[in-house]
Amino acid sequence: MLPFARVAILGLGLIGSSVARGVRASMPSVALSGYDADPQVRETARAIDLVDDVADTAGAAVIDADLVILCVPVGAMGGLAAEFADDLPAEAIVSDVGSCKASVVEALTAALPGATIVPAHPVAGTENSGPEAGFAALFHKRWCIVTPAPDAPQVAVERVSEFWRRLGADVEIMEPEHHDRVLAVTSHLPHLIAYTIVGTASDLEEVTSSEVIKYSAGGFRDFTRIAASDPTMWRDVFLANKDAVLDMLQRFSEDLSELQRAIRWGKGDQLFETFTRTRAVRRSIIEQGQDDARPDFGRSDH
Ligand SMILES: NC(=O)C1=CN([C@@H]2O[C@H](COP(=O)(O)OP(=O)(O)OC[C@H]3O[C@@H](n4cnc5c(N)ncnc54)[C@H](O)[C@@H]3O)[C@@H](O)[C@H]2O)C=CC1
Ligand SMILES: O=C(O)C(=O)Cc1ccc(O)cc1
Repeated sequence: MLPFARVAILGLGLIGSSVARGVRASMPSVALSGYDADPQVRETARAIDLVDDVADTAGAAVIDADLVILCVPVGAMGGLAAEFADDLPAEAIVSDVGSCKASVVEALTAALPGATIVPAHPVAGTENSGPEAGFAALFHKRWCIVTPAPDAPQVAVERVSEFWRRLGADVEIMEPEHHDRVLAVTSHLPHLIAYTIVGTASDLEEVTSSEVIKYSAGGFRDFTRIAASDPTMWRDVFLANKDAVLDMLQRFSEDLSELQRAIRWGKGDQLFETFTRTRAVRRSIIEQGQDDARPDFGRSDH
């Protein structure tokens, strides 16, 4: 049996539109409604027939949904929830896809007292944004971390988990705070580093920007892809996951200083040892089949 019959997607960008396409592909009998604050996004969603009904308000989109998924920047979650609170059916489950969880659980719980809230984070995405950037296979073989509020009924957690499994994801349950520490080091800090290094390279006065583009080797190119990610989304992630990010950044700075000293004092063995250890991390990611670079990664119906 399908976990839900009527799904409302609020925020029709990369992730919202990927969820919509995934539902159409794997659960075609589900009725889909959608809403986005941006009228142009709503217009595009209608033009490409993304969902069955694009509503002009959040309340109208959720009015008869049994699952409501918020797919907006994490800083916008609480305000959006307050917009539709009066129209939310009593039996509906509310979820989201935000990249950090503790602040989102708090914001949704405050805006929707008494509602069943089961937040989730599909650990899958790209540097692109908007309703035309999404694709159904985005979540295939990727993790989706479900972080239920302490009082969420087990049956609701299981229905949300089954929804993500049907979109192709592998589901893991985690405490929101633990999620935020793990993702601070595996996702948030890497984005901060990418934003920094691309900024540093483009500010160098003795290197012209055309040289940076012309001679960018693979490593720098990978950073520019990540540094092209949506500024609103990432501003919100860093503000919302401040404590965990600052803690990981502190550890990173210490480790970077150690490498800096090793270079200064010609400690080749130390550099070699560190690089050997990190190479092993890459190999175990590939062995676990979690590598974006595998040939079929999400492009089949892009
Ligand atoms: N981009 C990525 O790779 C991933 C993003 N996420 C999370 O998914 C969420 C959405 O991100 P994307 O889809 O990438 O962003 P996006 O920028 O492609 O789409 C966000 C959409 O939300 C709309 N929006 C913003 N504020 C709103 C509001 N108050 N009410 C209604 N609509 C509103 C925007 O108009 C936009 O169309 C974020 O919380 C992000 O942290 C999770 C996994 C991966
Ligand atoms: O494009 C990339 O490399 C990503 O890392 C995508 C991504 C961005 C944010 C998330 O919360 C999860 C995945």
